[in-house]
Amino acid sequence: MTSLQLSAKEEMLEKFLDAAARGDLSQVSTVLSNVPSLLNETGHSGWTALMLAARNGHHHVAEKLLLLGCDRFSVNSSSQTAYDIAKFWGHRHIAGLLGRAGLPGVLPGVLPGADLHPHENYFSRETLDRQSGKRTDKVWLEAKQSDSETVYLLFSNLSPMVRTQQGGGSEAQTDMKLCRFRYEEVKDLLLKPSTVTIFLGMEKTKNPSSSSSSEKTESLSEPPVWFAINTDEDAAALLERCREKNCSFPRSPNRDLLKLSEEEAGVVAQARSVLAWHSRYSFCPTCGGATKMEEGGYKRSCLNSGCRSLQGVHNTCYPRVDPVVIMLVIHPDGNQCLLGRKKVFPVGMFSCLAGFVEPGETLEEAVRRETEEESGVKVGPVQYVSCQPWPMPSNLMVGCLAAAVSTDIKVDGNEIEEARWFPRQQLIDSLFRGDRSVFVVPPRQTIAHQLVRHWICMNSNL
Ligand SMILES: NC(=O)C1=CN([C@@H]2O[C@H](COP(=O)(O)OP(=O)(O)OC[C@H]3O[C@@H](n4cnc5c(N)ncnc54)[C@H](O)[C@@H]3O)[C@@H](O)[C@H]2O)C=CC1
Ligand SMILES: [Mg+2]
Ligand SMILES: [Mg+2]
Ligand SMILES: [Mg+2]
Ligand SMILES: [Zn+2]
Repeated sequence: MTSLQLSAKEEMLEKFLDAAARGDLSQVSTVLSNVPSLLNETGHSGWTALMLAARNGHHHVAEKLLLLGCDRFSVNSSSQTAYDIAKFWGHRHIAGLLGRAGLPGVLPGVLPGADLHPHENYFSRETLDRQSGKRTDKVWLEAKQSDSETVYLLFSNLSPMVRTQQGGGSEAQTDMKLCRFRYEEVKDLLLKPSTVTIFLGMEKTKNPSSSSSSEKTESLSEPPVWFAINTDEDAAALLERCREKNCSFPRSPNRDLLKLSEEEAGVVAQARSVLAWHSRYSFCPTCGGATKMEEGGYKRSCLNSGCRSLQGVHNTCYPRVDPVVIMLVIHPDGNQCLLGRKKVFPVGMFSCLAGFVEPGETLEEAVRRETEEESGVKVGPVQYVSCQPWPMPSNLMVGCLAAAVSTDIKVDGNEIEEARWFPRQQLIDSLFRGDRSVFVVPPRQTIAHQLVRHWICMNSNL
């Protein structure tokens, strides 16, 4: 290319970028139809046309550029995407456009997991109204157990019965749904002493009651309630009870339960943790005596009348939850974060560091201690982001951002085999562009993934 041709192209590029910055859609379209290669080019400022349209709030230009397949993930010299820029300058309609789960026929969304609400994590959706006040109402609970509208979920070895279906897309995508049973189909199981039955709650009403219905019909038309039962019956025989095909009890909860919808995952988080508690606490932790289940499955009481656990309130009688801190540690330069590898991780996977909170410790202290134990990096300020119930068996993952005050890495070599500082750009490539060449982050259903995504989407450089 001669210098004359080069400068002609440069001139064309600056004209194109200027049109995008001014919101001149017709000029943007004309230039691109003549020179399509300009679509993702950057000018003197290092900004693309999409970034300039995002900066100046030109929704129609951004939309056109996206329809033409422009790269929405490219970043300027401050590692900002067009999405970051739109968000910073308050152009929410453009940020929404760039964050959406994909325009027809265009790229996937910049924000995977857009089916989650902001700050909501997988396993955390409260699909049912827990109605905890009803747990002590034995008469009501018994009546609901035999109600024909009641929904039962069946668990074997703490795994729910599910139906799997191949999804429609070209890439075989598995769609997993909980199998739902009626009273008549499980009433023999309910009578067995080894069966554990938990009251989960009542379906939430979509339209709050219409004023015309009388009190009587309102109580008659109460939404269905749900129970979960865990049984030690033979799993193959249990599967035969189901009217549907392709049913199973998934073997690997860590992996398989992530295929449920957000709604069903929330119910499973509740059911599995409570059932797991019963399976581990069959005897009284205080005296070793036999216990009985009460309050719809939310309490176990010792049958030994002399037991100390019957005097006052004892946490051993109630389902346990173990808090775990999980942290994305940010480098003092603000542009890298610390991820580590456990030996058991699949090849190439790096994730946030995490650890159980110890007795007498604050969340902040647990973040500092676990980070230093596992990586040798010292942490200063800690900020809470969001949390996630993790029913394997009953953790509450408390997600935090943590500011590092040192940078040398020295892994413990026991729990963590490798830890590294990853630049923001590498995370963008891995998360949003599907680039698996350097490393992979855990799937979107994990809070580890959501913390990384949260940090990427923050305007850390503005
Ligand atoms: N949803 C997500 O994104 C993630 C979830 N997790 C979950 O968090 C849990 C804790 O993370 P780790 O790094 O393993 O913790 P960790 O760094 O504290 O080490 C685990 C070890 O701590 C000990 N420990 C102390 N208290 C314990 C308790 N209450 N229960 C069991 N073990 C206890 C055990 O020896 C265990 O092997 C994991 O087991 C995993 O299920 C971990 C990372 C990501
Ligand atoms: Mg750990
Ligand atoms: Mg640890
Ligand atoms: Mg620990
Ligand atoms: Zn006892």
